[in-house]
Amino acid sequence: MGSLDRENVGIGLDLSVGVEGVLPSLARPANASRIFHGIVFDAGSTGTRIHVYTFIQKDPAELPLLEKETFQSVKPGLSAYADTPETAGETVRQLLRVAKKAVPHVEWERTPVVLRATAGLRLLPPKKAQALLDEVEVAFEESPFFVPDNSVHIMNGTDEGILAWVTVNFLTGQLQAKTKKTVGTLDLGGASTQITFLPKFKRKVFESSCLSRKFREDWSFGGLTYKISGIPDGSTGFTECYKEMLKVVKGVIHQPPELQDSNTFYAFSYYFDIAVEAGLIDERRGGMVKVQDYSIRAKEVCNKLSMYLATKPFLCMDITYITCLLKDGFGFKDETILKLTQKVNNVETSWALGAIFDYFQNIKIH
Ligand SMILES: Nc1ncnc2c1ncn2[C@@H]1O[C@H](COP(=O)(O)OP(=O)(O)O)[C@@H](O)[C@H]1O
Ligand SMILES: [Ca+2]
Repeated sequence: MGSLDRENVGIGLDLSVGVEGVLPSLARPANASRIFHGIVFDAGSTGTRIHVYTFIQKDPAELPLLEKETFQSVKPGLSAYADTPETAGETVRQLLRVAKKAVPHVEWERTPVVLRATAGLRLLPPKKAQALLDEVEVAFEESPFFVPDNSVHIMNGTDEGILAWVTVNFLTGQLQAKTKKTVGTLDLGGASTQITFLPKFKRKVFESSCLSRKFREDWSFGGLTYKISGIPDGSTGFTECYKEMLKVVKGVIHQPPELQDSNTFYAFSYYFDIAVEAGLIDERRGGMVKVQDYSIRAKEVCNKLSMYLATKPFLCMDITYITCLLKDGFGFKDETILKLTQKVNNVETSWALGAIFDYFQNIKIH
């Protein structure tokens, strides 16, 4: 949580950048600033997060300023409650307390609350996912906040990518700037690459050359248990692992290709977490890395798998997957620089802010 530097965020909208009417001009007396709020739940595969946004709209012709974000997260994600959906309702009720504190009482009934779920719920059997969403909706209806139509649903990956782009370009001032330069964004979800792999590998046993030959683990997801292991008599190492990742990455479409022309890429979520785990950046400060930094580290880790068996058994797979996705998925060069950050101007880099923009745009309050 923190206040924003208003100079940096949200002055002077240039509507020509393709987000025309992204936020409403709310009815109000002339010359009076208008404060309004929006609540977004990010139901991710590893956790549930609440973002409470406070906006100030000074001029109806311009984008509002983001005054403040209040953020809190809990683990695990809602998909962990596939067989006890009431617990999902409890999680949401607990986080709604944060919203009650952040939003003044008089504003509650006109403050929208929405929840968007991502990979964790997408991968559950539809009935189980729906039962979880129903419990969330009950919790929302009991709350004092405004529950719009279609308030709770599962988003697709393309929406995640686009909304994350809106967020970062708003926070970095690109949407407000007169120049048409925007920054690219890379968001990678998934509790681990296992989630990415799951739909691809129909076998229940999943063996990989990215794991140490001695590695064995049961991994449960959505009520099923998968046996994951190294290949006892197979070859390991970076080259073998990369070949395997290539099969998964082929055909993965994450972002419109024109974004590859951007000069700067902001990368967050799993790109950030894995860079921390691999020792490429500091967790508190984030940092800049080149695509080749991931690949150099991947080689080091994968070619010494036994060293990481006890502490970071999935690091080789995760970092090789990221390397492969950046190089062969997006076609980035070794020298492309990624800015790894969890926050921009003190606001979480997540699709959530983009989602509330999308909501305000769709209701078209004038
Ligand atoms: N708001 C956030 N702040 C910090 N880390 C996040 C945030 N959202 C996601 N992550 C990280 O991003 C990765 C993807 O997780 P998650 O969002 O739960 O999965 P998915 O998007 O696939 O449903 C995880 O490593 C998680 O720690
Ligand atoms: Ca996510």
